[in-house]
Amino acid sequence: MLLNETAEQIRSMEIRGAGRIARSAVAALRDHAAGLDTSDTASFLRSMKEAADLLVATRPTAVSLPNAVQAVMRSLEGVKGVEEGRAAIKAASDSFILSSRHAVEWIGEIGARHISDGDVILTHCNSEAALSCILTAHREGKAIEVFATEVRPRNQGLLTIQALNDAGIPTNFIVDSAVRSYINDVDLVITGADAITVNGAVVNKIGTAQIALTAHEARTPMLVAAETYKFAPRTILGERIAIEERETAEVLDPAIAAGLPHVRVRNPAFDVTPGRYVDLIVTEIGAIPPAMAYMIIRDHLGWGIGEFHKAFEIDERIQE
Ligand SMILES: O=C(COP(=O)(O)O)[C@H](O)[C@H](O)COP(=O)(O)O
Repeated sequence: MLLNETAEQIRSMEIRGAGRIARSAVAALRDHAAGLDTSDTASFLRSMKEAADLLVATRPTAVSLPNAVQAVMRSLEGVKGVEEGRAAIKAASDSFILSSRHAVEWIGEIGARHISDGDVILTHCNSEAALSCILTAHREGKAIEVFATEVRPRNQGLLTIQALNDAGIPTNFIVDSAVRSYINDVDLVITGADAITVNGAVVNKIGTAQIALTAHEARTPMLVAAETYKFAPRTILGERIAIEERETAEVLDPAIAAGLPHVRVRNPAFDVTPGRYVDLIVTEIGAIPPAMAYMIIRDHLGWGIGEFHKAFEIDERIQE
């Protein structure tokens, strides 16, 4: 698919959800590299860098996006010609896409072990990783029931109930504000994540933090299903995860808003749940407590403190 087209689809949320965004971005990089009409290595590298920047700028919160783009762009390190560059990008993109799909399956296997026969599960937004746990438990023959929230303002809950319905899972569809009313009927909350910081805080769809607090108060365990590439290495350096504020028209009709000059409509798309309200983060390499986030970043993603300097050097070389 064309680079600008993919970027626009991510921006407009036609392509959405942290995992899908990451896979589409690296596929767009691969196709862009394949189609670049140049034999000059410097201009190839420059154009790839511009493409990477364009994709990363589409949505600011899902760390899967810069992590995936960077993983693929790193394959350009030391390449000597355009054909070598195209091949490196293709190999890295294809491998990322494959491992991302496998990760969702593994998360499903591991997450399903935390779901018991007869459990009632609450989920929020539309997360492939969270759904993978729920659908795997169902496939294993566990009799489960789900509460799925509406997810104002973009109603991603409709996608979730479609998937649950297709699988034949008994599902209750509720407005976001009804979570407190039903939490005592729920055995387990499972959500996805757009980013996980070094201190184990989970950034996910707006409303997740309220649900986590409600679950904590009701002593209902909260699981977060997230691939390791949702962990944010640069939070070690104090970099904060930007919370995307989307157009206010998603929340209130502009014609109504125009008649309310003293009202400021706010539309943050994500919020932050402190690690202490999360019981487990289910990744493809195992379920960990949020306090182990740094180990994932250091030991699995390979971002020890010193690694940042190396990464910045690569960024600079590609920019030249
Ligand atoms: O918050 C969202 C989607 O937000 P949006 O609809 O604004 O992109 C999802 O919970 C995470 O991205 C995880 O999804 P997945 O597990 O599919 O990566």
